[in-house]
Amino acid sequence: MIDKVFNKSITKQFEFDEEVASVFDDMLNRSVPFYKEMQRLSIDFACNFLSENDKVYDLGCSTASTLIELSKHCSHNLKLIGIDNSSAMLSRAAKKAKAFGVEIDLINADLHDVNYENAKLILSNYTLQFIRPLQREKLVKKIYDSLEDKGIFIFSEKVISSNSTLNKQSIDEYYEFKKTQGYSEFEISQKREALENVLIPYTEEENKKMILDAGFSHCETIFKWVNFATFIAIKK
Ligand SMILES: C[S@@+](CC[C@H](N)C(=O)[O-])C[C@H]1O[C@@H](n2cnc3c(N)ncnc32)[C@H](O)[C@@H]1O
Ligand SMILES: O=C(O)C(=O)C[C@]1(C(=O)O)C=C[C@@H](O)C=C1
Repeated sequence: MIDKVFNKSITKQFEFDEEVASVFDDMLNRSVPFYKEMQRLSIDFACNFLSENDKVYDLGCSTASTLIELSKHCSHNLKLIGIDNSSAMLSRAAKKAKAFGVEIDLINADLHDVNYENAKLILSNYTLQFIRPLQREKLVKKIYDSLEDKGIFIFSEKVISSNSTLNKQSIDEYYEFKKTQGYSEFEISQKREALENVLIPYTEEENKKMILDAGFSHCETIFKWVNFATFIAIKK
């Protein structure tokens, strides 16, 4: 289904509710520049580090697209766990996983309330940005503590620039991108308003600092388009 969620005046803040979930795959493909390429790269990097029966968590798995793609591309048998607190997203995730014949343990819970035991890989694309800053640092520490030695954390985030001129230009470039994807100026402005104080982006540097402060030995940007970045963090 085509995303028309913000074609009308907003009445509330952005939520991952039934309406958003019903068009989410289209929303993501048209709202995140190079989403498919970012997903392909995350999976390629992840597969290099994985072995038979490794445990993989996707935090904020939404409709489970990434875990389904990972299982298709990785030659090993993996234990896949998807966590999300939106029932609307998880019911779609369950249907998709069944249709693709992929076994995924889907957990409906807040990310703070789950123990990510013996994880080899934790993925989290475009989800940390929705966690309040103080909670975000705590969650990243928990991710670090849950990973096995040499475990990896791959995550993507919308980012801002600490240079105000470049930041403004990045936002303008992004809105131009959205127009090329068929979103009107009205839809763009309504969604921007709905996301205010809900999606809280960090700079690329702040993201890396948060990762290193949590204990990771290395953090690298593996993909970036203007204000969207994908990182890989390694636990030694
Ligand atoms: C932008 S979407 C993630 C997209 C997904 N990773 C993908 O690439 O297809 C963010 C997801 O995080 C979930 N989420 C946000 N905050 C959460 C929390 N505190 N606990 C659990 N899930 C959360 C939302 O319900 C939503 O499905
Ligand atoms: O549309 C925007 O402004 C976005 O920031 C895109 C974005 C994201 O980065 O998570 C925002 C909300 C939806 O979850 C899908 C994509």
